[in-house]
Amino acid sequence: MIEIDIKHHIQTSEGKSILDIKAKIPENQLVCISGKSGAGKTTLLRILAGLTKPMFGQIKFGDIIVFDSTEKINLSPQKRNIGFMFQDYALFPNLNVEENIFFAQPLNKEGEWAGKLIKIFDLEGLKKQKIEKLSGGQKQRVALARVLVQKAPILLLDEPLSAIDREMRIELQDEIIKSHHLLHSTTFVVSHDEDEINKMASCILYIKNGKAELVYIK
Ligand SMILES: Nc1ncnc2c1ncn2[C@@H]1O[C@H](COP(=O)(O)OP(=O)(O)OP(=O)(O)O)[C@@H](O)[C@H]1O
Repeated sequence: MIEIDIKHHIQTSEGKSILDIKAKIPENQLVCISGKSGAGKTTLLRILAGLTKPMFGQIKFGDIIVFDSTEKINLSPQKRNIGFMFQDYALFPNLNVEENIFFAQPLNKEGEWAGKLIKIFDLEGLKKQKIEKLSGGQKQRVALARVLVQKAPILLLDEPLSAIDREMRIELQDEIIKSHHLLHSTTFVVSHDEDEINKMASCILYIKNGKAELVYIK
């Protein structure tokens, strides 16, 4: 179970506002986070990742308290056992595609899963290419492969397919669903695409006026 109970100030187009999120999400869900632009979707993912510190509250991943404002607990992203992908991708510009993906692979693991992801994401012909020479969609595919290779129990994906063309997007939606089931992860995906949400989500976390509502759809 992931338990979120936080409050955080955000600056919206209408002025200052409070993100007041309470949600209990059972394990192995594929949660799509939905809400209009500026609602706080990315902010919530960054809070879960440990990249943004909320003003108050508590977050638990299973039995582990990753954030507690009263107890002054705030685990670093590295200690949260998560995989995340934000819209800046944070790829290593000096490494090539293959090195970026292999670098993220847990130590002592065979390269099989990484090799499989390189195939699935149609990156074989680009393996030796430097990141700076890739298109936006290619970078996004590398970033997504690099998250999945980590086999983390919690995945945080901020619009992971937004730069990818429709045909490949549909294929990669299937791949996200497959690896979600294979890895038994709890996966959070921010998406604006209603078809994508309906296809992928087992539940939807709607963010509206600073509050969250969890709706199960499967
Ligand atoms: N570092 C920050 N400090 C203060 N306010 C911020 C910060 N980052 C974003 N905000 C504000 O918080 C609000 C929520 O932003 P956020 O990026 O989480 O929205 P979003 O739902 O992901 O939007 P979009 O769908 O457009 O990506 C916005 O009004 C934004 O201006």
